[in-house]
Amino acid sequence: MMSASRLSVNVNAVAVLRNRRDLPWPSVTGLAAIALEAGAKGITVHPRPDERHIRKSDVFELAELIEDRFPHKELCLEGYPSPDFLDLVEKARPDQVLFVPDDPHQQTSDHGWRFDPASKALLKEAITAAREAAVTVSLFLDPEPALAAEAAAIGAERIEIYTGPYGGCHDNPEAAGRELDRIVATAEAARDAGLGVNAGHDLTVANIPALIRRAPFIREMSIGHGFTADALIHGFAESVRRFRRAMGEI
Ligand SMILES: CC(=O)[C@@H](O)[C@H](O)COP(=O)(O)O
Ligand SMILES: NCC(=O)COP(=O)(O)O
Repeated sequence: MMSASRLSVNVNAVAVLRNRRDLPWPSVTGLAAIALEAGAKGITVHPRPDERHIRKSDVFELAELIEDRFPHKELCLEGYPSPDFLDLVEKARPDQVLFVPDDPHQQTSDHGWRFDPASKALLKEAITAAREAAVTVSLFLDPEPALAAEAAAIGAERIEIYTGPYGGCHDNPEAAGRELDRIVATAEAARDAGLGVNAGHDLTVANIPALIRRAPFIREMSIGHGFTADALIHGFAESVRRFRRAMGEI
C-alpha cells in the first residue's frame, strides 16, 4: 500500500558537484525534478552565505520548478535567520523554513538551538516574519525532550530533530540505540506539545527503519548526503524508492 511521502530530498550535494566547474551540470533543478517525479514529497536546500553549494539563483529556480510543474510538492529552505536569509525567504516563499543556529563559516550543521535570551529574541522576530509570509516554521533542535516545549512557546510549528549523532553511530549499535532513545523521547515531547516533528542529518536507508518504527508520526525527513551517496549507485529515482521503502511507505 502506498502512503504519503515523508521524504524531502536535499540537493546541496548536487550543487557541490555542479560548482566544481563553471558549467550547468549536474543540474540541480533537473535532479530535483527526477526526485519529485519518483515520489519525493519535496526538495530541501540549505543555501549557505558563501554559496559554496546552493546559490540564491538555485532557490528561485527550484521555487519556480515546484510552482510550475509540481504544485503539490514542497520546497524547504534551511538557514540561520540573518536579514539576508529572511529576505530570501520572503522573496522565494518556500512552503517551509528551518531555522538553524549555524555560524557563516560552519562546515555543516552540528547542533540545534539553545534558547538563551538572545536566540529567543532573534527567533521570535524571525518566526513572526516567516509566518506573515505564510511559511511554515521549523526549528532545528538537538535530541533533548525539554527543548520541545520551548520551541512551541516561541511560536514554532514544527521541529527538526538533529539526527547527526545517531547517523554517526553506524558502526556501534549500542550507541545508536541510546541516540535513538533520545530522538524518540524528543519526538514524543514535541508531538505532545502540539508540534509537527521532522528529522534530519545523516539519515540513511540503513538507519531509517529503526527510527520510523519507534516514531511513525514523523512528518518529514530531509536527506541529502546519504541520499546522494545512495543515488550515485542506484540513480536518483531508484534512491527515492529505496528511501521511501525504508520509511515503510511503499
Ligand atoms: C540542517 C541540516 O541538518 C543540515 O544537514 C544541512 O541541510 C546540510 O548542510 P550541508 O549540505 O551544507 O552540510
Ligand atoms: N535537514 C537535514 C538535511 O536537509 C540533510 O542533511 P544530510 O542528509 O545532508 O545530512
